[in-house]
Amino acid sequence: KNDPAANQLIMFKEKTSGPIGIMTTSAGAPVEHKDTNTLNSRLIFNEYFMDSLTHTVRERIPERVVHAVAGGAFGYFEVTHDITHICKAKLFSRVGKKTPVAARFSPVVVERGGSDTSRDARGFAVKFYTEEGNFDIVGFNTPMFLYKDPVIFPTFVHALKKNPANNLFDTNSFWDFLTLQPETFHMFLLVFGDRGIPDGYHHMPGFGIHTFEVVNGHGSKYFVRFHFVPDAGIKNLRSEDAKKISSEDADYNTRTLYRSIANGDFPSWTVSLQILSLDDVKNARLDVFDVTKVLPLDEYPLHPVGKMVLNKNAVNYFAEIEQLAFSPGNLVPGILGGPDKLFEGRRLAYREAQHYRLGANFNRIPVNCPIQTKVLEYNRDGVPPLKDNGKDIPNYYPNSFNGPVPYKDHKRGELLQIFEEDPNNFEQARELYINEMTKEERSRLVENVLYRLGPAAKFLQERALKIFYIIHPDLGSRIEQGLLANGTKYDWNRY
Ligand code: HEM
Repeated sequence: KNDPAANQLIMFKEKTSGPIGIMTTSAGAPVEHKDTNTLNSRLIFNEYFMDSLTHTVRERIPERVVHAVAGGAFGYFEVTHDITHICKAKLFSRVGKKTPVAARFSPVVVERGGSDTSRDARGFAVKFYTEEGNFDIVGFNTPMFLYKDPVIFPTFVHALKKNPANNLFDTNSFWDFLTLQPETFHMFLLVFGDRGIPDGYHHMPGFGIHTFEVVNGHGSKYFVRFHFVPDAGIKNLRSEDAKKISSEDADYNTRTLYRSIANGDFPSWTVSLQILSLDDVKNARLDVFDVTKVLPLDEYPLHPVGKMVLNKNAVNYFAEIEQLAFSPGNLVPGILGGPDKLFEGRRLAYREAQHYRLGANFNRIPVNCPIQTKVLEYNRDGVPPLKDNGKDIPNYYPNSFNGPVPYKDHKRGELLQIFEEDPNNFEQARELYINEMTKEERSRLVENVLYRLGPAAKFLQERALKIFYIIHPDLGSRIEQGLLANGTKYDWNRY
């Protein structure tokens, strides 16, 4: 009875005393009672009918091509440790400083309406509304990504989403993709292990994945990876429990996030950095910019920098969560982004996606506006929303009429240019299997892999087995034994 997620409407009624006003059309005209019934009357003369019907059929916008399902909320980031010697972004300028944030958590593959307890990685996207504009970390709940080359993205989306012939998830395209890009196995071991189904977003960690280049006030470069560790601890669902939950409630993770915030139980994360100097980068024994790899914590320990707290639900989901537009290109002075090719590719992809999904003025949608700074851009017009559309300020640059001018920063720093090797990360996949997973987790990993690999074509099973054997002979042989023992037992099943 006291569940705010289930009782939102009842709570609305309780905080109001009777109807909140006279109903109107979208043009503001009061709706007369007779117009709420169209029988025996002319439809075209009924503005209520015309207005609501023609609007309803336009309510859907394109869903995100990936990460379509999500929960999200608002809150703040507070600096707890000084890092001004590393990074001059004003966001970090003093201990105790608070910056408003928006966060959105999302399985990658399922489509809108799908279950948020599917076995999958999760997006972990945070928008910091800083006084120097918005800074976005568009990360995952895994510390690594699947592949290094952004050219793979379209293939990845097609192979993992539904088969266009029958609109069904397809085991064969899934394993074909993975085995043709074997660098994906490192991340997939994590997703097929216990990390694949978080038990509530407040129990889910987040990682910026890319190694971001940052500069301090003197223009010296440093390199950082962002980590968000949930203060409530990491907790995950077992496959069987997730299956049960999802058959009853496809929105379990979204619901528990909403409910805990509405109940005043605010999820929080400790935000830390792995920090590398330019020398560390030069002397590293691995490519520290390789997104398919983790930076070992014993070599590059975590330095705490702050806390993120989510303490406010959206009042309207579509307006505030669906319309959020995150982008790796949203950077602020002092944070230059990742020098790797994947980061470069992403700077294009998100902007493109949001132009398509939300229109040319997506940054003028309130939830995307940099609320702590004044926007003085030369963009004008286009589809609404326009806000004040730059009022009467000159609309071209340079101009001789006091239009806005760029600032100068001689210490801004330039992104490193790096050479990227072909991916090769079986070593880290092996370390993950042997050193980081418990005996029980290894067994669950094998079981989860078998569920997915069992129904795949024989030649794909063989290709996958070869890779599992390279990662570790124990892993290979357990999966091989499982396949032999179970024959066709495993049906296609997203767990
Ligand atoms: C480190 C690798 C990556 C991470 C951590 C990542 C993470 C995410 C997250 C968290 C979202 C959902 C954002 C939201 O909540 O609105 C997202 C969406 C998206 N991602 Fe990625 N992604 C990665 C790689 C890529 C690559 C390589 C591309 C393409 C070149 C790409 C293209 C997209 C697109 C087009 C969207 C939808 C954006 C929108 O409609 O607003 N991503 N990604």
